[in-house]
Amino acid sequence: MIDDLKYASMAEAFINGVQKAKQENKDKLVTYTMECESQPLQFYRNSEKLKMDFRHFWSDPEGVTLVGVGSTLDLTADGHSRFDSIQTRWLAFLKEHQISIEHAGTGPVLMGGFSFNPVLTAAEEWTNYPAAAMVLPQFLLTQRENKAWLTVNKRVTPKDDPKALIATIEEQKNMLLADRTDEEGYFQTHQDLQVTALFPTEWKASVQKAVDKMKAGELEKIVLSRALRVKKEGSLNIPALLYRLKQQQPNSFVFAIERFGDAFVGATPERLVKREGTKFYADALAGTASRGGTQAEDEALGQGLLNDKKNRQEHQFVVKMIKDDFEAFCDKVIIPDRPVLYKTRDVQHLYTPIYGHGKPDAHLLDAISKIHPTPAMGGTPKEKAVALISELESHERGWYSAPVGWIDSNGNGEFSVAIRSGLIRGNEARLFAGCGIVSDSSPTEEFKETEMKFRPMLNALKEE
Ligand SMILES: C=C(O[C@H]1C=CC=C(C(=O)O)[C@@H]1O)C(=O)O
Ligand SMILES: [Mg+2]
Repeated sequence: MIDDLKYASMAEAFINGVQKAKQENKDKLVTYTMECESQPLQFYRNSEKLKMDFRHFWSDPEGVTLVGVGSTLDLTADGHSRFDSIQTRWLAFLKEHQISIEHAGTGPVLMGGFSFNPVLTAAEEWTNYPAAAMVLPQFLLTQRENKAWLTVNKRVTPKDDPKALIATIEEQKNMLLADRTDEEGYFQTHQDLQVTALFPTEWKASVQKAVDKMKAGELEKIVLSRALRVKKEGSLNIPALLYRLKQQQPNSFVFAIERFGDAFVGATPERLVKREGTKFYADALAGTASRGGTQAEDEALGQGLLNDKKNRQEHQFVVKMIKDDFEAFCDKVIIPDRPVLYKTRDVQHLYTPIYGHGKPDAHLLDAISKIHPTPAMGGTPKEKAVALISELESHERGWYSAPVGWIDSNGNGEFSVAIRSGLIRGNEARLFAGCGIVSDSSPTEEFKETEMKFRPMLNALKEE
């Protein structure tokens, strides 16, 4: 057993870890958490020097930021049991290493996500993103309430020389925590873009097809998404993109999942589910209007949205399904009886917060497997909508509109749905945006709505 709370220093933790590995003649995990000072985005940028295959960034609108660098464990899975498979292996891993932590989101934390569908088509662009991929970073920076911690998670073997190991980790740690605030200009690099819409005419025709099916009573709601191809001279700078997303979208979850050189990045306003002990929280966020140019216009648009029959219906499907799904693992569910507005820089949404008191055995990944995809991403009825999405959309969704987030060794954590997002490979990005179609939808209006939802990524990619 290696318990970070027992060690006065990182060196001591590693010396003991290697000793245990020798005694038991098997690899052991050493996890050591220390308070530190850091700027998360500088940490992310500094990590470039380590040239690791994995980097993860997460920040929520309430001020919790996690940055993961490298991988000590990469749990992947596919198929319908993918959530269960990750959970089972994570619990087994924790049992083997008997970890205890002092602060949520420190120590061993899995970061990553899932694809929209349990099985991906053979779309080349998503090669590095399996149907489930949760990574235990080697270095994790956790920031909350103006405090920051650095966790080192490393496997040690019976053959390791603790002194050499400690020297390398110290060096890497100092490099990651180096203060480079004097180089703020780095994040401001300007990027000129070439933007191409993929299959816009076909998309509107698909919306019409879906509306016809709804009028014929085949289903009640479906979310259809579009893709844009964006190109830039020279490669896209991921830390700079994250910096701008954070500046421009303070009410959103800003995330990046980098795997083997590709980056899946976004700024989503929508939480899927968060767990804090027995408390479970979800968002129903669906129904959209634009922001006004003046305060009066903005308020009028907001009021219009609150009173709009089509948007209220679109929203209600989401509230209803999350409520039903929460009731399966919660013994109490609290939901306000009408939505309020949730505003981001580019749009305003109808928003209903959902709270559930979890049953004693309720797990975060079980909750996700129940509620994903909500009708804000999939539709109603769920299976029918998901099947029709595959039939009507011209692209593979990959991780777009799927759960991304983190889970710690106590089972606490948070996942958002990866909308307002894009997959970046070298100097090209594929951006995604979708909207909820109900029987009253108009293809032209829905198209305009997707244009608004592309803005967060487009602005962050190009603005100075
Ligand atoms: C599917 C997306 O948005 C969802 C979330 C909020 C509002 C939505 C809407 O009004 O249609 C969508 O359901 C997206 O941005 O790609
Ligand atoms: Mg909508």
